[in-house]
Amino acid sequence: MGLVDALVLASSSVSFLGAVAVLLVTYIMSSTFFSLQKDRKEPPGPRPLPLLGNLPQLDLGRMYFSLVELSKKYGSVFTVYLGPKKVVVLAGYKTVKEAFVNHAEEFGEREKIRLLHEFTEGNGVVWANGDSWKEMRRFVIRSLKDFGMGKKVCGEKIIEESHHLVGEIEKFKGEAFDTTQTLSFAVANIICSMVYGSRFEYDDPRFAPLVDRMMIYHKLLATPSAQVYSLFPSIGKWFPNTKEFFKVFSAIMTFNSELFCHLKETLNPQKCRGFVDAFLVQKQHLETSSVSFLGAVAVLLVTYIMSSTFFSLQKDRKEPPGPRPLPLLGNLLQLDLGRMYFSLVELSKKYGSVFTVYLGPKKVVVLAGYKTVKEAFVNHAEEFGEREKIRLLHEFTKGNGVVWANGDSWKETRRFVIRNLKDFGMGKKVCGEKIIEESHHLVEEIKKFKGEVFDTSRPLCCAAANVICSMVFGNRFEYDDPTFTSLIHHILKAHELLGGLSSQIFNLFGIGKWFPKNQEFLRVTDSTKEMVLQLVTGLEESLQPNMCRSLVDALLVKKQTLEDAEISNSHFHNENILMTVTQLFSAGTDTTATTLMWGLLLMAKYPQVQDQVQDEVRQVIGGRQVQPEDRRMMPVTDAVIHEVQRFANIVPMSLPHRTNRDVIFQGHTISKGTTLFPLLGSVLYDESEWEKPHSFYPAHFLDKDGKFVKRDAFMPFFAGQRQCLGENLARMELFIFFTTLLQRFRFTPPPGVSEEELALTPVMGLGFTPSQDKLCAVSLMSEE
Ligand code: HEM
Repeated sequence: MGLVDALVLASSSVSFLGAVAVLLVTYIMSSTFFSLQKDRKEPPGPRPLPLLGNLPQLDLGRMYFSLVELSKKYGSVFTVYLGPKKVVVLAGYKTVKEAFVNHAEEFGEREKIRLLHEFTEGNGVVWANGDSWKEMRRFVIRSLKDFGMGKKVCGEKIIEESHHLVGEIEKFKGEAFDTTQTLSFAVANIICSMVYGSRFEYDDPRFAPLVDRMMIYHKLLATPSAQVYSLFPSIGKWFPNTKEFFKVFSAIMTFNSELFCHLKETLNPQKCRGFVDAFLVQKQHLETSSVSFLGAVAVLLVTYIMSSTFFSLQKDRKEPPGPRPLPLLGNLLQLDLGRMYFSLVELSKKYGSVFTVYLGPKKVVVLAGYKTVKEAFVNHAEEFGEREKIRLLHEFTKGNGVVWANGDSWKETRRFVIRNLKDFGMGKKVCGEKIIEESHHLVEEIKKFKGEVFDTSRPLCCAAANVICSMVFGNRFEYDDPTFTSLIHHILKAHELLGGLSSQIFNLFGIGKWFPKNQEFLRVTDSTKEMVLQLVTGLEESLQPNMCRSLVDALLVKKQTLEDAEISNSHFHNENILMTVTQLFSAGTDTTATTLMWGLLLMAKYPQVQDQVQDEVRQVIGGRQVQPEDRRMMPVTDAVIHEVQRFANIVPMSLPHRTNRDVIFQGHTISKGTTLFPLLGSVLYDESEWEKPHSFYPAHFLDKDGKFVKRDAFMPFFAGQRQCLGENLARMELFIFFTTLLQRFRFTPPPGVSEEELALTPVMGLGFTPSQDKLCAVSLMSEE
């Protein structure tokens, strides 16, 4: 039995209460509890027990009635202690009016309910305070009025809904029926018409679960579990009701965010359909005026940097050369933050392959070109192998997982993931079978477009994500599964926000965590983690330690084994497992899908190369299923895939590293803790390594006899101790997906666009994605 199960079972037992009592003693000893006698003038109330306050005198499940009883004895203003929490209760018309009307200001703040705060983080109206609450409340009231609240148009909506309600009740033909659900449908629909601008049919498959969840949510919030969580979150979080609450709340949020996204995509600022539209328009309006806000930020930066470590920059005379930094902003004015990679490539032409730049107060050593990058990250793997801490990401990862972790936790988790992904088939036949199965779904999905123009990114992301899901969770998802699409949407959004200006300001200067985009990043990553938690919890419930279905099972069994052996300080705790799984999903989806997007785009752009691949596919494979081992007989296809990866250069700056000690490198001193940017793109485009670095030239990987040749400077998966751990999986995916797609379809530009007009300019975010993501796929197979 797991620790979680044990805790849940014990929650009703005497021994558990004993344990709680001990915990309470410790907690309360250090809490403000003993100050309770300090204020002699506080309202009267029952005498609290030294440990539990008045909890034993109250019936948590019938709190209202317990308090009414107490008010009979202690009057209309009295004090009770819920454990260590002091609460003043106000009863009766006169008292309630005097307090909340006459003292509106002092009594008007909202109490923070911990369980809810985990989700709301002070946003919204009901649980917010301060300026945020004030502005939102004012805006909501005004907008709802604009959409008819209290007016004729609103009355019309209610009348319309009353007809639907009558129709619904008539269906029961006088038989017994659940009044709560039917009435809730009608009431919820009024809110939906005001908020979203449309109502739902009562049998809409999205609507009934939403209304049900809202009811469950309110019910759960009133349970003793929720109250225990507010008082003692580390105990309360294990209760089934609390877990259910988290599940229900995040399902409601997911539903809302999907609807929100849809409304955002179809927004017409001139014609607001409901409150959400009005909100989006207001948000857009505020964002456009953010330029002046950035001006204010610049002033703040100046103040900050004046007092920062910046002036130590001339200390080390032997540090790598670089452009002279300005006293306040470092080299920021010489760099184009939106095109950082290209700015740094330009600087490397002047300052060589190892140089220093200052991003505001942050010193960064840039490493460029194949020889330098290899020497640093392969020959000095240990000293250059640590991962740089990115402030915004750290808020989310807290050093857990693989990608952004360091030290023993990273080492053990990375080793475990690699070994187990191999056990579950990474780079082997069984993995090939999973990818082949997924390639069939991908083909079916693309066939649906019947040769018309389509956005390549969606189906490719789904296919790549599903391969990771089969390895990590042990199952794939349908491409229209709401959890799956929402997970992918969240990952892509998080990557987009992380590459943005707000994130860079926070990462470099440590200010602006509250910028709307950074807050959005934290919300998106939190709900991603919540979705992954639900998937992991599902697997934990059906876990059979002798029959591991996936990497998650293996991680859970490992955690259990270490717990059973009472090994403390294990790195295999819940947070680390969640983060590892989330990162594998995130690192494996976008990268593979983006590479395939580039592959298809390049085929449409260079039809003669597509001809060569398709000739080879016909000769070697014909109409049968593509197999991983076909690659050996297909040098042209192999060379084309390699050249796609080189030319596409999807992670041009790899991920940032930092030195873990002082290093003398190529005659320069690089001190411990210095941030390192490996310019991976400058390796893939190194003019001394490639014959035609700036062209798409598959012959880079073919010898004069047309055989495939490996090239040293081909390192899109990086090198050294941080080399991509999904490389084998990704390489197999790229081969099977790419070859299958070219066997089944001819890829062409959208109608009206010529091959020459197909743009190869990348969109720059965290990596390079094609700006042209619309293509046509014309089926080649006769039966289609
Ligand atoms: C075409 C596909 C892919 C490309 C081009 C790619 C590229 C990279 C690169 C450049 C790095 C950074 C190395 C560094 O500077 O530290 C990396 C790290 C990583 N990749 Fe991939 N990757 C791909 C697919 C995948 C897949 C499918 C997975 C999942 C199984 C994955 C998981 C990871 C992880 C966990 C790391 C962090 C390793 C560490 O810090 O120890 N990648 N990848």
